Amino acid sequence: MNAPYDRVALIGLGLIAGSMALAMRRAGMTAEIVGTARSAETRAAAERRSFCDRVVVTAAEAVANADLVVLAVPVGAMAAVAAEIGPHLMPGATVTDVGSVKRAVIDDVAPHIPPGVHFIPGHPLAGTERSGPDSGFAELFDNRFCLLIDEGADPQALTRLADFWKALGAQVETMDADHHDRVLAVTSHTPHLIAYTMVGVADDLRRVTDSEVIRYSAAGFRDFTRIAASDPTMWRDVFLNNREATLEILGRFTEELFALQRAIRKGDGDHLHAYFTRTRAIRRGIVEAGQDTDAPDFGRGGRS
Ligand SMILES: NC(=O)c1ccc[n+]([C@@H]2O[C@H](COP(=O)([O-])OP(=O)(O)OC[C@H]3O[C@@H](n4cnc5c(N)ncnc54)[C@H](O)[C@@H]3O)[C@@H](O)[C@H]2O)c1
Ligand SMILES: O=C(O)C(=O)C[C@]1(C(=O)O)C=C[C@@H](O)C=C1
Repeated sequence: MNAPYDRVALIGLGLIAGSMALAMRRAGMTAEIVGTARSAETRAAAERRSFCDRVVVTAAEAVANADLVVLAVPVGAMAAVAAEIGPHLMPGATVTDVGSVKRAVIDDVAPHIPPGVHFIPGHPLAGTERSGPDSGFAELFDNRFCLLIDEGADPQALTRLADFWKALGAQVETMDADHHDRVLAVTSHTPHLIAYTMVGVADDLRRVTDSEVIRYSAAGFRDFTRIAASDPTMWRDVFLNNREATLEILGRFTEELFALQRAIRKGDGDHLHAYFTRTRAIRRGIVEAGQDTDAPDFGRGGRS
């Protein structure tokens, strides 16, 4: 296939950047991939996996003559990276990012993007609890959404970036940054906080139950432990940068939790049954719409 870009600079060489490079290779893109990471250790690991054509020491060096620049660092590090690369960006280039929060990243990055360079923020809705250059894999984005922020975007640059993500396996949708942050607060950020909390509670109980919580953990709790193993820096930055939307959803969550707590205390089985029936319908709707590729037969007349 034709490479939509000639030189792609990856700033940060962790799970997402590594997976992007591997997916670019799988798609047969001929673009030169130049990568950089903050630590010598990460750069050495990326060299070992050889998913970049070149690994360089500074971000300024990496973006030279790149027509696509991908910021794949934690959300809290975006401002400093943007300030470093701003003066070195090629006119006509596109800068994008993969951060899990969008409004704060725009506020931090946009002031450093010179006129004549396109800035189109993005967010692939795909990941795992693992991080670092050894965790990437080419299939990560297959059939996953990649959300691009279209506020003020140049239509041609937007189409070009969308084509790039489609070649990596993703389904592309556009939306504005505030909407993105509200949706992700519900679907990703608050659920992560709940998982972190549940595992923290279990760890406290472990001292009382002599490790039985871990030993006899059932599937639901194991899923929580996977999520709660996610990178602490990444998730600290998510919550500090999507504060308002996350706090709003947490408020609603707490109200619902109190209502369920009351129903349990009062023995109100009708309330519990009606609630769980409603949530089961939501799950089935997701599966029937083909949006959970991990559960091929769930809800389609198979398990319930
Ligand atoms: N992990 C996920 O599930 C996931 C999914 C979608 C989007 N994201 C977003 O993608 C971005 C990267 O996440 P990841 O999972 O690839 O992380 P990662 O920890 O695997 O990789 C991050 C990279 O950034 C570098 N880095 C860290 N701090 C830095 C700093 N202060 N300055 C410069 N470089 C720094 C690290 O060396 C590493 O190379 C984050 O913004 C995250 O919110 C993550
Ligand atoms: O599967 C996981 O490990 C994830 O949590 C991935 C996940 C998500 O919440 O879905 C996490 C953060 C991202 O910004 C995008 C994807």
